[in-house]
Amino acid sequence: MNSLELSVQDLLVSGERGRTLLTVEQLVVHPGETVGIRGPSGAGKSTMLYALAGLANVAQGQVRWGDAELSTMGEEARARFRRSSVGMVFQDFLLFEELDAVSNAAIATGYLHGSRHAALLERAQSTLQKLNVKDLTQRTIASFSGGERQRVAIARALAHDPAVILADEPTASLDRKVADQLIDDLVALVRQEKKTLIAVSHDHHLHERMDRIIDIEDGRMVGEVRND
Ligand SMILES: Nc1ncnc2c1ncn2[C@@H]1O[C@H](COP(=O)(O)OP(=O)(O)OP(=O)(O)O)[C@@H](O)[C@H]1O
Repeated sequence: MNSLELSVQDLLVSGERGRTLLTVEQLVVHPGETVGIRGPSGAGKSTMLYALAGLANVAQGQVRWGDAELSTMGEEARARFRRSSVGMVFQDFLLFEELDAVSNAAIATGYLHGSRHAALLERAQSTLQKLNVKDLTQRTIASFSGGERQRVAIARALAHDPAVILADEPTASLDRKVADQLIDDLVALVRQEKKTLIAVSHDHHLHERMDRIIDIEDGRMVGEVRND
């Protein structure tokens, strides 16, 4: 599935006790675009990713992916949408130390329908290979480096062939060389597979490689720039 346009309109995300965490007047992201999100710490960048994933409390406005209007869908429908269309790469990886790379990347076999298991396993393996992860099954990821773990986390996000990848600080805590290689590989992979990538980051090397960069400040999307 590769054709989900994102349309956000008059969005207001609120947190506990009704505090406004984020407002976005309007944002359209075309299928296959790569978008960086930047801004100071605490500005609302992760909140934006959660809202796009249907994981935030949308108090007002719309978040629409193709025909799926997340703000009017119930929790179960949003979870189904994520399972079919969204791959998430979180800041702290959320991998299982005691499992090997393939088992981590194919972890969705634990909750997806059995008819999807073979394809998922195959994609998990081939994506790990494309991302140059060695030792797919020979050892648990407990002994993997930060860069290798992030690659496994990316392969996991891609394993169910989602149209959209949402990544939170994918290069955080990696040294420059490893981070640059990861950016190259991630961008090559999403472009090759025509996925939409939306990545929160403080890393200007990452932003330089995106089609567009969105600026969030003080709980508000304040503008965007396009890379040529
Ligand atoms: N559910 C919530 N209820 C109340 N406040 C929240 C909630 N979730 C996040 N916040 C607050 O909203 C603000 C924005 O948080 P967010 O994690 O989106 O920032 P960020 O821009 O991603 O920051 P960083 O770059 O430091 O990760 C922070 O002040 C955070 O403490």
